[in-house]
Amino acid sequence: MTQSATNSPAESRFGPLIFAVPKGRILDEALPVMADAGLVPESAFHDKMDRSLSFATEDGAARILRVRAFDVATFVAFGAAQAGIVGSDVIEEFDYSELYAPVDLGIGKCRLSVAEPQQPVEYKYGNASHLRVATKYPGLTSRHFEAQGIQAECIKLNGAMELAPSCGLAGRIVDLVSTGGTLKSNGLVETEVIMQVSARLIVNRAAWKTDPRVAALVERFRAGSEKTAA
Ligand SMILES: Nc1ncnc2c1ncn2[C@@H]1O[C@H](COP(=O)(O)OP(=O)(O)OP(=O)(O)O)[C@@H](O)[C@H]1O
Ligand SMILES: O=P(O)(O)OC[C@H]1O[C@H](OP(=O)(O)OP(=O)(O)O)[C@H](O)[C@@H]1O
Repeated sequence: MTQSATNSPAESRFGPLIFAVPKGRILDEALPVMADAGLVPESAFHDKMDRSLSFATEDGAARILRVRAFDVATFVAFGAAQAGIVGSDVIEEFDYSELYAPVDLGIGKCRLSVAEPQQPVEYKYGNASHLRVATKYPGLTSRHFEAQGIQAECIKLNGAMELAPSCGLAGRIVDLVSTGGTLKSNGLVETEVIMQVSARLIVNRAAWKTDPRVAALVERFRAGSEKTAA
């Protein structure tokens, strides 16, 4: 692995800057944005046979952690990483007070929506004021329905939510939608949009205040996103 030849004063004081990225679908879009901000992972990061989860950057100035999308927010909120990239869906689901999302990166665009079967199905549960909803986002889902005076019983799934209605697990789902192809292929229709989603740079609040490298990183990401938007 690449090692830093000399430590900067901030690195000696704080240790290496730790940046967390999701291993899933945002990653391909995130890598060029990170490169613009000076974060280029060492070549082992791209080696599918390599089972490491932590990688040096090419210049040795930072480490990049590759974790599950939801865990990026947790690592950063608890200060295990100073910064990272994650979808606004995940940020809103957790609502961690220690997490700031200062830059919208304009990637990973989709929406979080409610969907139900195209053909009405008879369910043995649920009525107008009590719904059962399958979702990876119980926090956002409960809050959404609560705002409408509806009590939603959330069944937490980690994927393949679209199967829930046809299997009788739940009458509706709350999931991410982009092209709408997955809903259509599974006989579902989108009925409400809860929020528009895009990936954000996130930083730990305390690290942003105390570690000058974090503020500098935010400025580099901000400059990159303004360049892309122009
Ligand atoms: N269809 C989509 N189009 C665009 N962006 C999406 C889409 N689906 C998900 N995303 C964004 O990508 C993020 C990660 O999505 P996904 O659930 O596929 O990740 P993952 O890293 O495979 O997660 P996990 O490992 O927890 O299953 C989401 O939080 C969302 O912000
Ligand atoms: O509207 P579409 O363009 O069809 O995209 C929507 C699908 O994308 C996401 O799943 P993903 O492919 O990331 O797989 P997952 O179920 O493992 O999260 C999401 O959970 C939907 O299933």
